Amino acid sequence: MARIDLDLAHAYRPNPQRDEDYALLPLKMTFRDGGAYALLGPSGCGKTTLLNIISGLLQPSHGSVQFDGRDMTKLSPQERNIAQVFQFPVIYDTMTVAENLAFPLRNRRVPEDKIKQRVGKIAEMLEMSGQLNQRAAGLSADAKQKISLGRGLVREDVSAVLFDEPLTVIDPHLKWQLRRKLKQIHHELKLTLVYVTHDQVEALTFADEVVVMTRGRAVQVGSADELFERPAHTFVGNFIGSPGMNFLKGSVHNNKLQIGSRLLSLPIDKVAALQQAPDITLGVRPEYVVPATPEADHALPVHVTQVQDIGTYWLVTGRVGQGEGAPVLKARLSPDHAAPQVGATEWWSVVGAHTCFYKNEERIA
Ligand SMILES: Nc1ncnc2c1ncn2[C@@H]1O[C@H](COP(=O)(O)OP(=O)(O)OP(=O)(O)O)[C@@H](O)[C@H]1O
Repeated sequence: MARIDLDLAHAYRPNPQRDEDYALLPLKMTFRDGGAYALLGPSGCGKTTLLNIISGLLQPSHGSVQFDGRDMTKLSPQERNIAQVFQFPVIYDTMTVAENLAFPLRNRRVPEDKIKQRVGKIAEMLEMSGQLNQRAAGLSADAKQKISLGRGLVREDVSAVLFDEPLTVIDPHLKWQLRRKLKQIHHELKLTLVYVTHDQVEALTFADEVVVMTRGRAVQVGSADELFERPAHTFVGNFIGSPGMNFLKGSVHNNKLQIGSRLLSLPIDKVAALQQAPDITLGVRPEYVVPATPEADHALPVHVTQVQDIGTYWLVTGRVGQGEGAPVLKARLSPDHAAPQVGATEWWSVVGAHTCFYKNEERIA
């Protein structure tokens, strides 16, 4: 296994000038030896480009890729010793499950007794021990993709295993099981794993650290907790969570934040940082919006427009102020409270220990 250091940018077109010309804007990043990482972001943000640069399928137009301090930028995937699992099964239909799993090892001339042992272990982890002697041709799409996963994980000597949306073809009920399985396998095998997905649940379940990407930029690298609690960029606040973070524009005057006509008290420890940037955006997750009274100096009046019963909580949507253009605020309220009524005006606290503040989309406090 290897530590991977990236210091690069990539443009598919020659002579890139503007940010839009880059599929990947300049980034510096380290993947720890034995760490499990996810590259998460919407379609077109640059995940596959970054994965292909790590594997060696693509050379970056600028900068370098290093494995354990060795420059790999110009080396092929074979020379980098990378295993890769793609969206769709890459297996031999005429071979049995065991022969498919053994293939990457036989290619490397691993002794037969070692192959037997390793194939047995991987099959057991993927709960395929009973199917080892079956021909792959007769298996379901799910089982075939499990074999692909197994082939990616079977070699002990790879620098890293890269997964490109590997659960796309998997049945939804099996997906959940396999995500957890991959996490267990990572703990047991201690491989360096990089996993591309646009699904936040998949990324957050699988990875120790998630790289959140948008428009060619890696905007935050962090644990599930860090991405939820302290989104470094408004994109992360919005993309992570269900629903995402609420954002309200405001301006700072002395120790107060003005939103609409209301002046809210700011947390003492954040006042200094916020006074440097008078026009800011407040970010608060629906989980941390709590009912308050009109007297509370951190509460806003909210005109309730929708109340949804989600079972374990009420998801309440409202507008801060009147009219179509008024900012929307969502709250996840405990069912212990009476359900708010559509049309009512409620007071909600939006400033607390979990509130974040942004300037030009970047968190400043
Ligand atoms: N071979 C290519 N030539 C030119 N542009 C490309 C090429 N491959 C990707 N791009 C562009 O680079 C940008 C990033 O694409 P990439 O496939 O890396 O994104 P992604 O996040 O993996 O998206 P998806 O989830 O849809 O695969 C996109 O604007 C895409 O159109």
